[in-house]
Amino acid sequence: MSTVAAALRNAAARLRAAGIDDPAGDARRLVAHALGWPPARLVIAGPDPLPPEAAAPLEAALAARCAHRPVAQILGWRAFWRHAFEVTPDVLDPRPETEVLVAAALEGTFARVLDLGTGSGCVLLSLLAERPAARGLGIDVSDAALAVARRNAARLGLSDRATLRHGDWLAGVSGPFDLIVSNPPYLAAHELAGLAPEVRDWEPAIALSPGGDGLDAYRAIAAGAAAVLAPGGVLAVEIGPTQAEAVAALMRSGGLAGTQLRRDLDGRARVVLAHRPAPQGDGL
Ligand SMILES: C[S@@+](CC[C@H](N)C(=O)[O-])C[C@H]1O[C@@H](n2cnc3c(N)ncnc32)[C@H](O)[C@@H]1O
Repeated sequence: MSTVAAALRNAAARLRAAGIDDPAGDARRLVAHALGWPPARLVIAGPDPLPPEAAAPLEAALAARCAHRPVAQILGWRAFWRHAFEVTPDVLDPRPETEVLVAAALEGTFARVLDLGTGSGCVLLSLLAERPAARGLGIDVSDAALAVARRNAARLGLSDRATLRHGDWLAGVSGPFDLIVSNPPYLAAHELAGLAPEVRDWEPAIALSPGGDGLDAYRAIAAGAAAVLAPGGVLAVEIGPTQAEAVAALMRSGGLAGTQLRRDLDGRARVVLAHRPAPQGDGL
């Protein structure tokens, strides 16, 4: 009979042979998932026999991972900011870089927040959880993604403060909002071919790229943000590392001021912020 340690070794070997990037780490996560255990328990339980009821779920999980399905989709969830979010093939797997957007948004105060392209709802719901008096609207063009976001809102006890609605960026949205956040699709069309199979074959294409030069979502958002922001309200968007200048220029063209940049832990440009200027006084 196989032990837990042997199952881990075999799983890592299979994942390595399939060309998976972190075979040992993924083996730990998938064996723990099949057992319904926290990964830390695997170390102590190494010499124990693998419970027979874990064999079928482990085989299914390994087959999926060998086909490059992302670990979060196999587990069904991803840790982001302070919470676990349901992840399915209908939503972008929340990325650690996007926590820079959450941190930037939390630098200011807000009571009404709008999240454009909410996906799993990870950004909007993390912000609402941090600000118990705030209310939010999450927009997405994907009904399937909105269904996941609604389940995440319900599980986090945030359904009463989070409205999740189908829409195309700012079309039909009326403010005022103190804060707009967005992590829109931003890959240029030519970048898609170079993506890892985990992303290219398993994540929703509509979450990855708006086509063309990758800037179309920023064009739509920057052009309409000032009209739905309260005076002094902030727009904060996640960007690809080479897009800071172009996105800041779009924000200025849209009537926003004071563009600022935030970087991720690797030092790459990751978030651009700007605000709607307060109206000028009448000079009296
Ligand atoms: C990069 S994902 C971000 C998801 C989530 N906010 C996150 O950070 O993990 C972009 C999201 O924008 C949505 N989207 C794409 N085009 C859209 C549009 N025209 N209007 C609204 N949402 C759109 C996609 O469905 C996807 O959920």
